[in-house]
Formats: sequence, C-alpha cells, structure tokens
Amino acid sequence: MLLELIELSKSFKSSAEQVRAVDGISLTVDAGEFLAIKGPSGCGKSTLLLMVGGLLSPDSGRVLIEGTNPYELSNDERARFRSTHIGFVFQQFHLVPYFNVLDNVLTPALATRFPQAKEHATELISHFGLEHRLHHTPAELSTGEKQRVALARALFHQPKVLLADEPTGNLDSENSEIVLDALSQFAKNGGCVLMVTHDDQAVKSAQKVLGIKEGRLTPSEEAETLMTS
Ligand SMILES: Nc1ncnc2c1ncn2[C@@H]1O[C@H](COP(=O)(O)OP(=O)(O)OP(=O)(O)O)[C@@H](O)[C@H]1O
Repeated sequence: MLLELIELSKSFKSSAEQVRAVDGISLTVDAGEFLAIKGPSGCGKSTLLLMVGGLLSPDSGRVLIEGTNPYELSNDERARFRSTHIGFVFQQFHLVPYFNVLDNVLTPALATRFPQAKEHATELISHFGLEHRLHHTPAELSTGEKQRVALARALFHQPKVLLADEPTGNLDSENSEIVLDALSQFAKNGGCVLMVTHDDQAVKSAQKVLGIKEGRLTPSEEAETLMTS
C-alpha cells in the first residue's frame, strides 16, 4: 500500500463559525493506481491534499505514505520526506519566479545530496519537451510549459506518490492532455496518483473516481451523479 488515509479530519475556525473542511476520510491508493476525487468548490479537496502531502497537520486521523506517518517526523525530517517521497502538482504551478527552468527543477535537490542532479534535471526537462527553455524564467513560459516544469520538478526524486490539485485548472485541452498522460504514465510505471479536481474531463484519465461533498467521500455511483450535475 503506497498511500493510506485513516479517518482524516480537519476543521477551521472563522470568526462566525467552525468549518469541518475534511470529515473522517479514509482511503487507500496502491501502486499502479490513479484515483481522482471530484467535487465542487469549497468541499475540502485542497485541505485533504495538503494533509496527505504532509503540509497541513490533521486534527485527527492518520496519513501513511509507504508506511510512514509524516506527522510523526520532526519538521526537518518531514521536509526531507516530502521532498523525496511525494511529488506535488498544483493548479498555480508554484514555480520560483526568479529561478530559471533548470533551477526550478533542481529545487528538490537543495535539501538532499543527489548525484549528477543537473544531468538528471536536464533529462526530465527534455522528457517534457522543454530542452530549449532551460534558461528561461517562468514569466517567459506559456502556462502549459509552466505546468510541465512543475511536473519535471515533482518527478525529480522519483517519488512513488504523486499528488495533483486541479492540475489542469489553468490549461487548454492540449496541455491538459499532456499533463494527464504524464499522471497516467506515472501510475502505469508503478506509482500512485491522487488527484483532486472539479474538472469532468480530467477525471476521465483516472482509473477510479470518488466524489467529495462537505468534507466526506461519496460512493462512486454518487460521483457519477455529481459529475453530470
Ligand atoms: N485556512 C483556512 N481557514 C479557514 N477556513 C478554511 C481554510 N482553508 C479552507 N477553509 C475552508 O474549508 C473548506 C474547504 O476548503 P478547501 O480549500 O479545502 O476546498 P476546495 O474543495 O479545495 O475548494 P476549491 O475547489 O475552491 O479550491 C471551505 O469552506 C474553506 O472556506
């Protein structure tokens, strides 16, 4: 089991009320699986993914990534664990604006000693067809190119777990297809992908689709209804 979530919950307190953003979610994703969770805005998708990625501590429940609970590690260990075991792809790319493409893809190497990091990063960049953009900054790239840089960075440490939050949200259909193909290929190569989205097209690439509503998973029949509503 590459990824296991057990009764994960998180609430936020605003001045007026307490919002239960994620409410007791349990699921597993195995090697070779691409799972999509689909739901409307505000239903808890990003909160869930941040907790899975070791970036937001849950109020209760457990996250196990290859058997390790990142929240049982020290801050430094958790940062290193995230960098080496989990790849992230976000809607907004989160590239470092003043780094060029090569240096952006190399950022995961900052926390670790990776032999021949530059050669490895260059290979990944070429894999995504961006060898002619090595020394460009993000501002000089198209949105599709930015997401391909983010993918290359996510794959730098050859993680087994790839987390994607609305990865096609800013992309046209051609670039969406490139990104979704890369996620599918990652699962085919033995990794696991957990993607959250509200995009009907994007979920078609996944092997399994669940719904999420008010912080709770809904069974797949309901997910079908959610998708067409
Ligand atoms: N830091 C926070 N402080 C207070 N409330 C928050 C915080 N983060 C999320 N929430 C609330 O938790 C709920 C779930 O938010 P979340 O961002 O996880 O939803 P989402 O499904 O990812 O939405 P979207 O698709 O619009 O990004 C929402 O009601 C949101 O307002």
